[in-house]
Amino acid sequence: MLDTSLLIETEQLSFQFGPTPILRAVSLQVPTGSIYGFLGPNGAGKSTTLRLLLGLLPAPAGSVRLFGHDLGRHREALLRHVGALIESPSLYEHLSGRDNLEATRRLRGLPAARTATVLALVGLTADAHRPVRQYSLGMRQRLSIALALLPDPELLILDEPTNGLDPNGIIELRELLRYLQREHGKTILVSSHLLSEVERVASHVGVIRGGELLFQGSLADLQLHQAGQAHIVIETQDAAACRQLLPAELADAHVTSAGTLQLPFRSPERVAALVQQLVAVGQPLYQIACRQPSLEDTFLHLTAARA
Ligand SMILES: Nc1ncnc2c1ncn2[C@@H]1O[C@H](COP(=O)(O)OP(=O)(O)OP(=O)(O)O)[C@@H](O)[C@H]1O
Repeated sequence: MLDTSLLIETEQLSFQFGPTPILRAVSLQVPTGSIYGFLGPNGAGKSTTLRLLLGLLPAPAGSVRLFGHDLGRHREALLRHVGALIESPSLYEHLSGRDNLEATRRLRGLPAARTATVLALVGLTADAHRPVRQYSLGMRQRLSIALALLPDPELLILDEPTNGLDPNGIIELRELLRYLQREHGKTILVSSHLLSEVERVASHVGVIRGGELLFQGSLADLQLHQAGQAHIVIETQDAAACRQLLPAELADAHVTSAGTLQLPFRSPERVAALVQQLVAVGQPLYQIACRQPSLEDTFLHLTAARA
C-alpha cells in the first residue's frame, strides 16, 4: 500500500559488491518533513544505502520508493526533486562562491534568481564574491549544500556533512538543517557515525551496522528504548549474601562486585519495596542509585550488540 507520509521507503533493500553482502534487507522509512539521522559506524553501509537511493549503483534486490513512486521506473523525474551531497563536489577554487553556483545553475537551466536565494539560505551572501580557495571547510560545506539546493529540491540527502568540521562549523550546519526543515519544509536524510552530531537536530533515526538496520523510529522511540535500559545499583556490605537472603526479589540482580548489586529498574514502588526487604533481613544499605544510560550509550550498545 502507498504510504504518502513516507518520502523515502525501501523494502528489503539488499546489495552486494561481488560476493560480499553489504546491505541485508534494509527497510528504511523516512517520514515527509523529517530530519532523519542515518547512523552507524564506519563501513556499516550508510554511503551504499544513500547511493542506492540516488540510483548511483546498479539496481539492488528490493525496492526503493521516493515520493511514493518506484525509483527504478521514474528515476529521472524523481531525482529532479532531490538534492544530494554524497562526496565533496569538486568546487572551482579560483572562482567565487557565486560563480561556482552560477556555473551549475546555467548548466542545469535553472532560474537566475536561484543563485542569490541559495546563497542567502546557507548564509554565504556576504562571502559570495570571495574565491573559494579562501573559504574555510565549513564555508565549503555550506557552498556544497547551496549547490544541492539550487533546483529547490524537496528532499536533501547529505552523507556525513560534518566530516572534518570544527565544533563551530558543526553548530552552523545543524542550524542550517533545522532552518531548511522548519522554514522551507525540506525533508533531510543525513548520515553520521556520531549520534551526538544528529541527536539535537534529528526527529527520526535509523541505526545500521554490518548492513542491517538495527533500530528505526522517532528520537522519542529511541529515548523510550533508552529508558527501558535504566538500572539500579545497590551498595551494600555483602552482595552475594543479599541475593541468598532474597532469592525471588533479587532474581534478576547481578553481583558486580563484593558489595554491589545491579538490577533492571522496573518501578519506583519496586525500589521502595526492595529497600524495605533488605533492611528487614538485616543488610546495611550504603547507597542506592538509579542509572540511566545516555542516548550515546544506547547507540553504542545497539551498534556493538552484534559485533
Ligand atoms: N566499491 C566497492 N567495492 C567493494 N566494497 C565496497 C565498495 N564500496 C564500499 N564497499 C564496502 O561496503 C561496506 C559499506 O561501505 P559504506 O561506504 O556504505 O559504509 P559507510 O557506513 O558509509 O561507512 P563510512 O562512514 O566509512 O563511509 C564496507 O565494508 C566497504 O568496504
